[in-house]
Amino acid sequence: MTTSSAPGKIYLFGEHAVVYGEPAVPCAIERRARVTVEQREDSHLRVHADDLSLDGFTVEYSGATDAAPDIDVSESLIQAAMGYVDAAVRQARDAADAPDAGFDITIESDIPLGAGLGSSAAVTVAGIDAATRELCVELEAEEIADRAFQAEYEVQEGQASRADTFCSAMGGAVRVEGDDCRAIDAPDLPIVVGFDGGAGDTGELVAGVRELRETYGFAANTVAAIGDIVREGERSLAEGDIERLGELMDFNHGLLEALGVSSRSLDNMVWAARDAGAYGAKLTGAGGGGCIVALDDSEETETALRFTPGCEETFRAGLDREGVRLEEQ
Ligand SMILES: Nc1ncnc2c1ncn2[C@@H]1O[C@H](COP(=O)(O)OP(=O)(O)O)[C@@H](O)[C@H]1O
Ligand SMILES: C[C@@](O)(CCOP(=O)(O)O)CC(=O)O
Ligand SMILES: [Mg+2]
Repeated sequence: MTTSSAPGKIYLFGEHAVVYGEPAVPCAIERRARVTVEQREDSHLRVHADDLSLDGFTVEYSGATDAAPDIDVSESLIQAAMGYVDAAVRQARDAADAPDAGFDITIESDIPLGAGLGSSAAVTVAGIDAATRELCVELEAEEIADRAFQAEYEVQEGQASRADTFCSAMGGAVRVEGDDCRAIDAPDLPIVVGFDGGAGDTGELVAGVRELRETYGFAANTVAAIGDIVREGERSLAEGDIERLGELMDFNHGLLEALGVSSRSLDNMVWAARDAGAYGAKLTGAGGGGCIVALDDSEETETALRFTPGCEETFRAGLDREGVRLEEQ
Protein backbone atom coordinates (compact mmCIF):
# COMPACT_ATOMS: atom_id res chain seq x y z
CA MET A 1 0.00 0.00 0.00
CA THR A 2 1.38 3.42 -0.95
CA THR A 3 0.12 6.89 -0.05
CA SER A 4 1.34 10.01 -1.84
CA SER A 5 0.14 13.58 -1.53
CA ALA A 6 0.39 16.68 -3.70
CA PRO A 7 -0.59 20.31 -3.08
CA GLY A 8 -3.25 22.51 -4.63
CA LYS A 9 -2.30 25.96 -5.94
CA ILE A 10 -3.36 29.53 -6.44
CA TYR A 11 -2.46 31.70 -9.41
CA LEU A 12 -0.61 34.86 -8.43
CA PHE A 13 -0.93 35.82 -12.10
CA GLY A 14 -1.57 34.55 -15.58
CA GLU A 15 -4.42 32.00 -15.67
CA HIS A 16 -6.24 31.77 -19.01
CA ALA A 17 -3.51 33.76 -20.80
CA VAL A 18 -1.16 30.81 -20.13
CA VAL A 19 -3.34 28.70 -22.45
CA TYR A 20 -2.21 31.01 -25.34
CA GLY A 21 1.51 30.85 -24.57
CA GLU A 22 1.77 33.77 -22.14
CA PRO A 23 3.66 33.11 -18.90
CA ALA A 24 1.87 32.38 -15.60
CA VAL A 25 3.01 32.17 -11.98
CA PRO A 26 1.08 29.70 -9.85
CA CYS A 27 2.09 28.96 -6.23
CA ALA A 28 1.50 25.73 -4.34
CA ILE A 29 -0.52 26.12 -1.14
CA GLU A 30 -0.74 24.11 2.07
CA ARG A 31 -3.83 22.15 1.07
CA ARG A 32 -3.28 18.64 -0.23
CA ALA A 33 -4.86 15.70 -1.95
CA ARG A 34 -3.76 12.31 -0.58
CA VAL A 35 -4.09 9.24 -2.76
CA THR A 36 -3.63 5.74 -1.37
CA VAL A 37 -3.05 2.95 -3.86
CA GLU A 38 -2.89 -0.79 -3.30
CA GLN A 39 -2.18 -3.17 -6.13
CA ARG A 40 -4.80 -5.87 -6.65
CA GLU A 41 -4.45 -9.47 -7.73
CA ASP A 42 -6.65 -8.78 -10.77
CA SER A 43 -6.66 -5.88 -13.23
CA HIS A 44 -9.75 -4.17 -11.78
CA LEU A 45 -9.92 -0.63 -10.52
CA ARG A 46 -11.88 0.25 -7.41
CA VAL A 47 -12.01 3.90 -6.39
CA HIS A 48 -13.25 5.34 -3.16
CA ALA A 49 -13.40 9.11 -2.75
CA ASP A 50 -14.52 10.58 0.56
CA ASP A 51 -16.90 13.53 0.45
CA LEU A 52 -16.59 13.97 -3.27
CA SER A 53 -18.89 16.88 -3.96
CA LEU A 54 -20.11 17.28 -7.51
CA ASP A 55 -22.37 20.17 -8.48
CA GLY A 56 -23.63 20.41 -4.95
CA PHE A 57 -24.03 16.65 -4.41
CA THR A 58 -21.91 14.76 -1.99
CA VAL A 59 -21.34 11.25 -3.23
CA GLU A 60 -19.36 8.34 -1.99
CA TYR A 61 -18.72 5.75 -4.61
CA SER A 62 -16.73 2.71 -5.34
CA GLY A 63 -16.73 1.23 -8.79
CA ALA A 64 -14.79 -1.12 -10.99
CA THR A 65 -13.97 -0.79 -14.64
CA ASP A 66 -16.29 -3.69 -15.41
CA ALA A 67 -18.97 -3.09 -12.77
CA ALA A 68 -21.56 -0.39 -12.10
CA PRO A 69 -20.73 2.12 -9.35
CA ASP A 70 -22.55 1.50 -6.09
CA ILE A 71 -24.33 4.84 -6.03
CA ASP A 72 -27.38 6.10 -7.81
CA VAL A 73 -26.02 9.01 -9.87
CA SER A 74 -25.82 9.52 -13.60
CA GLU A 75 -23.09 7.97 -15.70
CA SER A 76 -21.92 11.45 -16.76
CA LEU A 77 -21.30 12.48 -13.14
CA ILE A 78 -19.29 9.33 -12.54
CA GLN A 79 -17.36 9.96 -15.76
CA ALA A 80 -16.59 13.51 -14.59
CA ALA A 81 -15.46 12.25 -11.20
CA MET A 82 -13.39 9.35 -12.53
CA GLY A 83 -11.79 11.02 -15.55
CA TYR A 84 -8.62 12.24 -13.82
CA VAL A 85 -8.20 9.06 -11.77
CA ASP A 86 -8.54 6.85 -14.84
CA ALA A 87 -6.08 9.02 -16.76
CA ALA A 88 -3.59 8.93 -13.85
CA VAL A 89 -3.82 5.12 -13.71
CA ARG A 90 -3.22 4.89 -17.48
CA GLN A 91 -0.07 7.03 -17.07
CA ALA A 92 1.18 4.88 -14.16
CA ARG A 93 0.57 1.63 -16.05
CA ASP A 94 2.45 3.06 -19.03
CA ALA A 95 5.39 4.34 -16.92
CA ALA A 96 5.77 0.96 -15.19
CA ASP A 97 5.09 -1.02 -18.36
CA ALA A 98 2.32 -2.86 -16.50
CA PRO A 99 -0.76 -2.48 -18.73
CA ASP A 100 -2.86 -4.91 -16.68
CA ALA A 101 -2.11 -3.63 -13.17
CA GLY A 102 -5.24 -3.25 -11.04
CA PHE A 103 -5.59 -1.05 -7.97
CA ASP A 104 -7.73 -0.16 -4.99
CA ILE A 105 -7.55 3.63 -4.75
CA THR A 106 -8.66 5.91 -1.93
CA ILE A 107 -8.69 9.69 -2.33
CA GLU A 108 -8.84 12.18 0.51
CA SER A 109 -8.51 15.84 -0.29
CA ASP A 110 -8.58 19.22 1.50
CA ILE A 111 -8.95 21.00 -1.86
CA PRO A 112 -12.45 22.01 -2.95
CA LEU A 113 -13.37 20.71 -6.39
CA GLY A 114 -13.63 22.95 -9.42
CA ALA A 115 -12.88 26.03 -7.34
CA GLY A 116 -9.66 27.17 -9.03
CA LEU A 117 -7.32 25.57 -6.48
CA GLY A 118 -6.13 22.81 -8.78
CA SER A 119 -7.79 19.77 -7.14
CA SER A 120 -7.65 17.87 -10.43
CA ALA A 121 -3.90 18.39 -10.79
CA ALA A 122 -3.22 17.44 -7.14
CA VAL A 123 -5.25 14.22 -7.42
CA THR A 124 -3.59 13.33 -10.74
CA VAL A 125 -0.04 14.06 -9.54
CA ALA A 126 -0.45 12.20 -6.23
CA GLY A 127 -2.21 9.32 -8.03
CA ILE A 128 0.59 8.85 -10.58
CA ASP A 129 3.25 8.95 -7.84
CA ALA A 130 1.46 6.45 -5.58
CA ALA A 131 0.53 4.05 -8.39
CA THR A 132 4.01 3.98 -9.95
CA ARG A 133 5.67 3.46 -6.55
CA GLU A 134 3.23 0.64 -5.90
CA LEU A 135 4.60 -0.91 -9.11
CA CYS A 136 8.17 -0.38 -7.81
CA VAL A 137 8.95 2.50 -10.18
CA GLU A 138 10.10 5.84 -8.80
CA LEU A 139 9.63 8.82 -11.14
CA GLU A 140 11.31 12.22 -10.91
CA ALA A 141 8.94 15.07 -10.02
CA GLU A 142 9.41 16.52 -13.54
CA GLU A 143 8.27 13.29 -15.16
CA ILE A 144 5.26 13.08 -12.85
CA ALA A 145 4.44 16.68 -13.84
CA ASP A 146 4.71 15.81 -17.53
CA ARG A 147 2.56 12.68 -17.23
CA ALA A 148 -0.02 14.52 -15.10
CA PHE A 149 -0.19 17.22 -17.79
CA GLN A 150 -0.83 14.53 -20.46
CA ALA A 151 -3.63 13.21 -18.22
CA GLU A 152 -5.24 16.65 -17.72
CA TYR A 153 -4.83 17.45 -21.41
CA GLU A 154 -6.69 14.27 -22.29
CA VAL A 155 -9.54 14.79 -19.80
CA GLN A 156 -9.90 18.50 -20.65
CA GLU A 157 -9.90 17.69 -24.38
CA GLY A 158 -6.81 19.68 -25.25
CA GLN A 159 -7.69 22.72 -23.12
CA ALA A 160 -4.97 22.62 -20.49
CA SER A 161 -1.68 24.32 -19.78
CA ARG A 162 1.21 22.74 -17.87
CA ALA A 163 0.85 25.26 -15.04
CA ASP A 164 -1.32 23.39 -12.49
CA THR A 165 0.33 20.01 -12.82
CA PHE A 166 3.91 21.36 -12.81
CA CYS A 167 3.17 23.50 -9.74
CA SER A 168 1.56 20.62 -7.86
CA ALA A 169 4.44 18.25 -8.63
CA MET A 170 7.24 20.73 -7.78
CA GLY A 171 5.67 22.82 -4.99
CA GLY A 172 6.66 26.45 -4.28
CA ALA A 173 6.25 29.16 -6.89
CA VAL A 174 6.73 28.21 -10.54
CA ARG A 175 6.77 29.92 -13.90
CA VAL A 176 5.20 28.28 -16.91
CA GLU A 177 5.33 29.58 -20.46
CA GLY A 178 4.28 27.04 -23.08
CA ASP A 179 6.46 23.95 -22.54
CA ASP A 180 9.03 25.91 -20.53
CA CYS A 181 8.40 25.13 -16.85
CA ARG A 182 10.69 26.19 -14.02
CA ALA A 183 10.74 26.68 -10.26
CA ILE A 184 11.29 30.29 -9.14
CA ASP A 185 12.31 31.89 -5.84
CA ALA A 186 9.51 33.48 -3.87
CA PRO A 187 9.26 34.97 -0.41
CA ASP A 188 6.72 33.53 2.06
CA LEU A 189 3.48 35.13 0.98
CA PRO A 190 0.53 35.96 3.28
CA ILE A 191 -2.06 34.17 1.15
CA VAL A 192 -5.74 34.41 2.07
CA VAL A 193 -8.35 32.44 0.12
CA GLY A 194 -12.06 33.22 -0.11
CA PHE A 195 -14.36 30.48 -1.41
CA ASP A 196 -17.94 31.09 -2.55
CA GLY A 197 -18.87 27.40 -2.24
CA GLY A 198 -19.38 27.15 -6.01
CA ALA A 199 -17.45 25.88 -8.97
CA GLY A 200 -16.76 26.90 -12.55
CA ASP A 201 -16.53 24.64 -15.56
CA THR A 202 -12.89 25.02 -16.63
CA GLY A 203 -13.49 23.76 -20.19
CA GLU A 204 -16.45 26.08 -20.79
CA LEU A 205 -14.66 29.12 -19.37
CA VAL A 206 -11.53 28.46 -21.44
CA ALA A 207 -13.73 28.07 -24.54
CA GLY A 208 -15.47 31.41 -23.78
CA VAL A 209 -12.14 33.26 -23.64
CA ARG A 210 -11.02 31.53 -26.84
CA GLU A 211 -14.15 32.75 -28.64
CA LEU A 212 -13.77 36.34 -27.38
CA ARG A 213 -10.14 36.30 -28.43
CA GLU A 214 -11.05 35.11 -31.92
CA THR A 215 -13.92 37.63 -32.25
CA TYR A 216 -12.26 40.80 -30.99
CA GLY A 217 -8.73 41.99 -31.57
CA PHE A 218 -8.87 43.90 -28.30
CA ALA A 219 -9.65 40.68 -26.40
CA ALA A 220 -6.44 39.22 -27.87
CA ASN A 221 -4.69 42.40 -26.65
CA THR A 222 -6.20 41.84 -23.21
CA VAL A 223 -4.70 38.34 -23.10
CA ALA A 224 -1.33 39.78 -24.19
CA ALA A 225 -1.62 42.49 -21.50
CA ILE A 226 -2.03 39.77 -18.87
CA GLY A 227 1.31 38.40 -20.10
CA ASP A 228 2.87 41.87 -19.51
CA ILE A 229 1.47 41.89 -15.96
CA VAL A 230 3.04 38.49 -15.31
CA ARG A 231 6.46 39.65 -16.52
CA GLU A 232 6.22 42.75 -14.31
CA GLY A 233 4.97 40.57 -11.42
CA GLU A 234 7.98 38.26 -11.69
CA ARG A 235 10.26 41.24 -11.03
CA SER A 236 8.21 42.26 -7.97
CA LEU A 237 8.31 38.70 -6.68
CA ALA A 238 12.09 38.54 -7.05
CA GLU A 239 12.39 41.86 -5.18
CA GLY A 240 9.91 40.79 -2.51
CA ASP A 241 7.87 43.94 -3.27
CA ILE A 242 4.52 42.82 -1.90
CA GLU A 243 2.76 46.16 -2.41
CA ARG A 244 3.50 46.07 -6.08
CA LEU A 245 2.52 42.40 -6.29
CA GLY A 246 -0.86 43.35 -4.82
CA GLU A 247 -1.31 46.20 -7.29
CA LEU A 248 -0.55 43.87 -10.19
CA MET A 249 -2.98 41.24 -8.86
CA ASP A 250 -5.71 43.90 -8.82
CA PHE A 251 -4.85 44.79 -12.41
CA ASN A 252 -4.89 41.11 -13.42
CA HIS A 253 -8.34 40.64 -11.88
CA GLY A 254 -9.67 43.60 -13.87
CA LEU A 255 -8.50 42.03 -17.12
CA LEU A 256 -9.92 38.61 -16.20
CA GLU A 257 -13.21 40.32 -15.49
CA ALA A 258 -13.05 41.98 -18.90
CA LEU A 259 -12.60 38.51 -20.41
CA GLY A 260 -15.87 37.45 -18.78
CA VAL A 261 -14.58 34.86 -16.31
CA SER A 262 -15.40 36.59 -13.03
CA SER A 263 -18.76 36.46 -11.25
CA ARG A 264 -20.71 38.58 -8.80
CA SER A 265 -19.60 36.54 -5.77
CA LEU A 266 -15.95 36.55 -6.88
CA ASP A 267 -16.11 40.33 -7.42
CA ASN A 268 -17.77 40.80 -4.00
CA MET A 269 -14.98 38.86 -2.31
CA VAL A 270 -12.28 40.73 -4.26
CA TRP A 271 -13.76 44.07 -3.20
CA ALA A 272 -14.20 42.95 0.42
CA ALA A 273 -10.50 42.03 0.53
CA ARG A 274 -9.44 45.33 -1.03
CA ASP A 275 -11.66 47.32 1.36
CA ALA A 276 -10.14 45.40 4.27
CA GLY A 277 -6.71 46.62 3.26
CA ALA A 278 -5.32 43.61 1.39
CA TYR A 279 -2.30 44.38 -0.82
CA GLY A 280 -4.34 43.06 -3.73
CA ALA A 281 -6.94 40.46 -4.67
CA LYS A 282 -8.01 38.50 -7.72
CA LEU A 283 -9.91 35.41 -8.75
CA THR A 284 -7.78 32.30 -9.09
CA GLY A 285 -7.98 29.56 -11.71
CA ALA A 286 -10.65 29.30 -14.34
CA GLY A 287 -13.18 31.52 -12.50
CA GLY A 288 -16.95 31.55 -13.00
CA GLY A 289 -17.24 30.76 -9.27
CA GLY A 290 -14.95 29.24 -6.69
CA CYS A 291 -12.04 31.06 -5.09
CA ILE A 292 -10.32 34.41 -4.88
CA VAL A 293 -6.82 34.93 -3.55
CA ALA A 294 -5.70 37.99 -1.59
CA LEU A 295 -2.40 39.01 0.02
CA ASP A 296 -2.73 40.33 3.55
CA ASP A 297 -0.51 39.81 6.56
CA SER A 298 -3.14 41.13 8.96
CA GLU A 299 -6.35 39.35 10.01
CA GLU A 300 -8.52 42.01 8.34
CA THR A 301 -9.21 40.28 5.04
CA GLU A 302 -10.27 37.01 6.65
CA THR A 303 -12.55 38.88 9.07
CA ALA A 304 -14.11 40.90 6.24
CA LEU A 305 -14.61 37.80 4.07
CA ARG A 306 -16.41 36.03 6.93
CA PHE A 307 -19.07 38.74 6.72
CA THR A 308 -19.19 39.01 2.94
CA PRO A 309 -22.41 37.78 1.30
CA GLY A 310 -21.56 34.93 -1.02
CA CYS A 311 -18.37 33.93 0.80
CA GLU A 312 -18.82 30.49 2.29
CA GLU A 313 -15.35 29.85 3.64
CA THR A 314 -12.12 31.72 4.12
CA PHE A 315 -8.75 30.38 5.14
CA ARG A 316 -5.11 31.29 5.20
CA ALA A 317 -3.01 28.98 3.05
CA GLY A 318 0.72 29.54 3.16
CA LEU A 319 3.02 28.84 0.24
CA ASP A 320 3.83 25.11 0.28
CA ARG A 321 7.44 24.61 -0.77
CA GLU A 322 7.04 20.88 -1.06
CA GLY A 323 5.44 19.31 -4.11
CA VAL A 324 4.47 15.68 -4.52
CA ARG A 325 5.66 13.53 -1.62
CA LEU A 326 5.49 9.99 -0.35
CA GLU A 327 3.42 9.82 2.83
CA GLU A 328 3.49 6.13 3.63
CA GLN A 329 4.61 2.88 2.07
N1 LIG B 1 -11.29 14.46 -3.78
C1 LIG B 1 -11.42 14.07 -5.06
N2 LIG B 1 -11.81 12.82 -5.35
C2 LIG B 1 -11.95 12.43 -6.64
N3 LIG B 1 -11.79 13.23 -7.70
C3 LIG B 1 -11.42 14.49 -7.47
C4 LIG B 1 -11.22 14.98 -6.15
N4 LIG B 1 -10.85 16.28 -6.23
C5 LIG B 1 -10.85 16.58 -7.55
N5 LIG B 1 -11.18 15.53 -8.30
C6 LIG B 1 -11.31 15.53 -9.77
O1 LIG B 1 -11.00 16.83 -10.25
C7 LIG B 1 -12.15 17.45 -10.89
C8 LIG B 1 -12.17 18.96 -10.62
O2 LIG B 1 -11.13 19.56 -11.40
P1 LIG B 1 -11.28 20.95 -12.18
O3 LIG B 1 -12.64 21.06 -12.80
O4 LIG B 1 -10.10 21.10 -13.06
O5 LIG B 1 -11.22 22.02 -11.02
P2 LIG B 1 -10.01 22.42 -10.08
O6 LIG B 1 -8.80 21.76 -10.61
O7 LIG B 1 -9.95 23.92 -10.13
O8 LIG B 1 -10.38 21.97 -8.71
C9 LIG B 1 -13.32 16.69 -10.28
O9 LIG B 1 -14.44 16.72 -11.16
C10 LIG B 1 -12.75 15.29 -10.12
O10 LIG B 1 -12.77 14.59 -11.34
C1 LIG C 1 -7.86 28.59 -16.87
C2 LIG C 1 -6.57 27.81 -16.67
O1 LIG C 1 -5.47 28.68 -17.00
C3 LIG C 1 -6.39 27.40 -15.20
C4 LIG C 1 -7.47 26.50 -14.64
O2 LIG C 1 -7.23 26.22 -13.25
P1 LIG C 1 -8.30 25.40 -12.38
O3 LIG C 1 -8.48 24.05 -13.02
O4 LIG C 1 -9.56 26.22 -12.36
O5 LIG C 1 -7.67 25.29 -11.01
C5 LIG C 1 -6.54 26.60 -17.60
C6 LIG C 1 -5.18 25.94 -17.71
O6 LIG C 1 -4.14 26.59 -17.53
O7 LIG C 1 -5.14 24.74 -18.04
MG1 LIG D 1 -8.16 21.65 -12.63
